[in-house]
Amino acid sequence: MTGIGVLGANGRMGRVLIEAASLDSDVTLQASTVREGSQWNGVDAGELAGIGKQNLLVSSSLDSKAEDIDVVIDFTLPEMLKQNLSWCIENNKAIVIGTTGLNAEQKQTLEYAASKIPVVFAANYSVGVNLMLNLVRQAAKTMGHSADIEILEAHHRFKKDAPSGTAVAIGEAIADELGRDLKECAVYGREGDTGERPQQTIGFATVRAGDVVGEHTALFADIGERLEITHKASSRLTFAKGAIAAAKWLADKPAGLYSMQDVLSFN
Ligand SMILES: NC(=O)C1=CN([C@@H]2O[C@H](COP(=O)(O)OP(=O)(O)OC[C@H]3O[C@@H](n4cnc5c(N)ncnc54)[C@H](OP(=O)(O)O)[C@@H]3O)[C@@H](O)[C@H]2O)C=CC1
Ligand SMILES: O=C(O)C1=N[C@H](C(=O)O)C[C@H](O)C1
Repeated sequence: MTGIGVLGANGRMGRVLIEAASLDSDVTLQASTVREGSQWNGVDAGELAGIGKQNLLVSSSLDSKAEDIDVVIDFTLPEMLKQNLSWCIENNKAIVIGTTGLNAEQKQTLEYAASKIPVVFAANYSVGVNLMLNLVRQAAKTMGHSADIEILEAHHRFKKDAPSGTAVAIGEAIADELGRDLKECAVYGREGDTGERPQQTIGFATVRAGDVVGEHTALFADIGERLEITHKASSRLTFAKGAIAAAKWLADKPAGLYSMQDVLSFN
């Protein structure tokens, strides 16, 4: 049995993580947190998640349940990452991270933490997107040297980072396969007299609208044909179930930085 601590219980992902934990008999939700001073402090986690009483009160810290927690799950905000990793290092706990939009310094902090504790980081915990990361590599190998490559993503109006972590991960996989550096070849927006499209670039287009859960397309367009590889998430539960699977997988691993591709044995 894997003891789980969920950070950010009140978030869109926090709530479905509580639900996903309740659906999996191999894990026990031992703690879930909200900000200090939050109106949800002291509320039953199941009631917060809309799944009925779980007999576990939400709190502002994992401290009192540290002994029972094996793996912490963090889908919160980039600025919370350092503090969350420090807690895991101090308490020798593994961590599954889904937070996207990390800057270079936050990525370094993540890598340092992974030298001390087991860490899974993935921009997307769905099986489909992780399969897509392999499919786009195959497409890039076959078509990518002559085709124009564009990555399109759409998400709900509340999303704070752009392009999505998944879109960046797709871009990185394609660039890696083609021997390009994404930092050099990415184009994140076009306006005005842009001139003709430079062939080596990888373009990104972002839509933010309504309640779209998450959609990603990698487009390989040549003269006369176009390949589109698309993933559409219709429920956040798919990400949450993936994160729970990652937590169970991580529980007995040594310190290191792992991906969802490792969890799914795609590597
Ligand atoms: N890897 C993946 O598969 C996926 C990743 N994500 C990523 O997960 C992250 C969260 O997304 P989402 O759930 O939609 O965002 P939300 O804004 O709904 O949730 C973020 C939560 O973090 C909470 N939080 C912030 N600071 C603290 C703190 N000090 N202590 C405890 N909780 C805190 C917020 O609390 P409060 O409500 O009080 O502000 C909020 O509830 C994003 O980066 C998103 O891109 C999302 C889906 C899938
Ligand atoms: O914020 C979201 O909602 C999502 N974020 C992740 C990302 O940035 O790729 C994953 C998923 O698409 C949902």
